[in-house]
Amino acid sequence: MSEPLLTLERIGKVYGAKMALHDVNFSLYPGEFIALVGMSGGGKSTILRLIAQLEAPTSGEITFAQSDMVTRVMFQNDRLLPWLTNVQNLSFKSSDPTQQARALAMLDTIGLADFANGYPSALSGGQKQRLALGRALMADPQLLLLDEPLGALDALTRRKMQASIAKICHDQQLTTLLITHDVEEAARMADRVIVIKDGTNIYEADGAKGQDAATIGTVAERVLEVILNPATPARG
Ligand SMILES: Nc1ncnc2c1ncn2[C@@H]1O[C@H](COP(=O)(O)OP(=O)(O)OP(=O)(O)O)[C@@H](O)[C@H]1O
Repeated sequence: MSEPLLTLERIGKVYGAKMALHDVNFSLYPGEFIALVGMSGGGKSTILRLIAQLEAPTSGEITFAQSDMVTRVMFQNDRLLPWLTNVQNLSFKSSDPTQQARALAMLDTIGLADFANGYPSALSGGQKQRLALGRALMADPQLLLLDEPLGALDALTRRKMQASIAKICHDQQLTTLLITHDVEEAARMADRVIVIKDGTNIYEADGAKGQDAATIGTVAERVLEVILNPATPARG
């Protein structure tokens, strides 16, 4: 296997009297799509903030394959700029023709080629999330962090977006870390699923990305069982 893009070793994070994380250990490999799942308050978002270097761990070490790694985060709230057109949200109004051409090509990749000159307010929830993904991808990130990006979408749109995001990440060979409460979403989208509970990674299993519904269901059931019963072996 290739060298990891990043490795978390014995990571701890304390906020005042609250120990949010203790002893988190895992690596993320180039081109891999991993999902962190677990109940609310388990520490998933804290791990994401540490990997994004928005905060530092209290203990332990995160090793990055390179110091100047380009990382982008996509949140549940799309954070689009409503006063810019959709294509300008990708090009940031750059007058550079190369950047403009890239923005148009990206709209095509995310299936919004017909919406270039409209505004985000006229897009559906799923379209807004695709535009937010396109904006993150414009930076050519080596690492994409997805923090519950589909949490606000209705069930059908969410399902479509799972397939569309997984495909875009796969086609671009992006290294991706997804945070979700939804075990089926994790099983469907990820190569590897890691369960975070009470501030530590208690279990990991191969995901069922691109596989049939029965396999996705089996992985999701197993992961759910582990989340509900922590006294389970550490590898599925
Ligand atoms: N800035 C902070 N100050 C104090 N406590 C915090 C802070 N950030 C997180 N915590 C605490 O750390 C624990 C882990 O929080 P975190 O948001 O990482 O969990 P999570 O698994 O992402 O939850 P959710 O799924 O609800 O987003 C929680 O008990 C939370 O209250």
